Amino acid sequence: MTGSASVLPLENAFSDSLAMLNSEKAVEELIQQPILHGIDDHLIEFAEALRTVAKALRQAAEGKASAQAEASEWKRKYELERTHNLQLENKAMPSEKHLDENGRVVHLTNKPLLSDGAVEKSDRCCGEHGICSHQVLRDREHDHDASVVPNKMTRKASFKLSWCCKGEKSDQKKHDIVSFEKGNITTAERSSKQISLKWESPPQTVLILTKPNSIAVRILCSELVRWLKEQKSLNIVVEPRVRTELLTESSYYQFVQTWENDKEIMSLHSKVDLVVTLGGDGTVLWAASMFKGPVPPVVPFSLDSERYKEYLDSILRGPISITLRHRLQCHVIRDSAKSDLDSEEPILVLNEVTIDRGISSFLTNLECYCDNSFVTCVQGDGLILSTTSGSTAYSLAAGGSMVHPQVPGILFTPICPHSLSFRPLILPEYVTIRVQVPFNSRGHAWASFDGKDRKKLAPGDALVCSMATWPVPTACQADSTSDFLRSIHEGLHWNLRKTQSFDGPRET
Ligand SMILES: NC(=O)c1ccc[n+]([C@@H]2O[C@H](COP(=O)([O-])OP(=O)(O)OC[C@H]3O[C@@H](n4cnc5c(N)ncnc54)[C@H](O)[C@@H]3O)[C@@H](O)[C@H]2O)c1
Ligand SMILES: Nc1ncnc2c1ncn2[C@@H]1O[C@H](COP(=O)(O)OP(=O)(O)OP(=O)(O)O)[C@@H](O)[C@H]1O
Repeated sequence: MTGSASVLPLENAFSDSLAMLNSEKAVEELIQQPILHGIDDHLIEFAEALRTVAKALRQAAEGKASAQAEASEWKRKYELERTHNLQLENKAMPSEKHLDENGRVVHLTNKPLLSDGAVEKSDRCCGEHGICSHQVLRDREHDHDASVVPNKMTRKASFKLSWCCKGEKSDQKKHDIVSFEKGNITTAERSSKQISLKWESPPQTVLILTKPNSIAVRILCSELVRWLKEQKSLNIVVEPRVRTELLTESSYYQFVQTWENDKEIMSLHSKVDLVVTLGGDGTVLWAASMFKGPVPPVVPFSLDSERYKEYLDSILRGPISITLRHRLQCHVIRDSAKSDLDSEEPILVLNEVTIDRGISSFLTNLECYCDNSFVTCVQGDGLILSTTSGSTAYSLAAGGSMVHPQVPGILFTPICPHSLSFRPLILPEYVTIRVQVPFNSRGHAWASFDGKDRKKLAPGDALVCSMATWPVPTACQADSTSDFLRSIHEGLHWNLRKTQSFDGPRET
């Protein structure tokens, strides 16, 4: 166990210092020898050095001896105090037995200790939360003889666990995460697991979002719309641009719905059961950006999906394994704002928010705070605050770790920092990060959101970022983990290396 320093017998320390004294004396005598006088300057110098060393060793030994004497005095006082306490305890409970029939720990609450038989209740613990505990721990050396009054008894400090976030107490989810049993903290449930979605009623409306300016996507889109309508009798919603494209192709697509204004986009989440994206990662980012609140399950289709009918069929039947991709909520707070509540419309990002030097030729000067604690000042090209889902995008290029998307956290990755020791960080998901452009900054900074919507941050402005309430649920092809590994193997060629040849030197 840490903290239990071993104490040497005092005699040892004294004999150590005695030996040191003797060696110092021996050096002294050596220098005084007439034969050595004036013979060799180097020898004298060497002897002087030896004397210094011997002196230092003696002082160390003396220090050690006095520390040990002090420690042993404290130990004696502690033993005295402990014996005294045990005597008092034994007097208070002359024949109380605190072992159960198996000789295990007995909870105070199981043992009526008050004279009227009421259960003892500490004023520090209400006993109503299910995560409070008081315990009496017993040494097992007395197990064989239950009649012996225990002489080693420690009262385990009681405590209570509760959730605190940004200084506020919230008991909302404590039962999900922490269980408290016999004073030991255990994890009851981990926050993220593989999630399975099972339809309780069949999906009826599908929103299809497509990458623009791609003939292959256009062809796939019209095929898919026809199949979903004819084979699955689904309502189809597309972007206005896509509806125009479909109608240019044929008036058959009249049944396809779209929206006319932003207000209708805002209510899409309540009408759409499933979002299908035709394109790459950018199209998924685009889909996510359309939902400022809850997001329906997203099925990302890359164009090489040949068996899309089979796959979509299984999605529509369910159950689907989904990955909850966390998003970050970003607020720009201008210097003129009266408080942090006085911010511009929040912006949700699925990959990252980047604060960089933009067109400025100066280093960024960004003061970063995490829950009001100063983190660091970013002097370089900028900073990326990324989700774990976005960890394989820009943050990766800037040297950040690749993190499984189900891991809740915020990546703090500098871009070309002008410092030799600025390593990327991963912060817990519950923190709020503030990036402040100080008044003495030479230039402006620029914030961009999933690579889009650049906003200028002037000296005095800040960007405040925390985990958003609404994640983006994406359908897995297999499950979260195998999809993640497949994407880093196939998409990024992670750790691809020629296999070492069989022949060559071997260990003997
Ligand atoms: N140096 C860089 O690597 C760099 C620079 C700028 C932007 N980006 C990334 O581009 C994203 C915007 O994407 P876009 O498609 O609109 O722009 P884009 O068309 O320029 O594509 C950027 C590339 O990033 C890839 N990408 C995007 N999100 C990814 C993710 N989560 N995991 C792995 N790869 C991902 C895309 O597949 C694409 O190859 C930004 O969010 C940012 O992460 C990267
Ligand atoms: N529906 C859309 N409307 C407007 N822009 C879109 C839409 N879908 C995608 N984009 C934009 O098109 C660009 C390219 O999209 P995407 O990443 O899907 O294609 P890609 O680059 O060919 O694929 P990959 O990511 O596999 O390389 C992105 O910048 C994205 O924001």
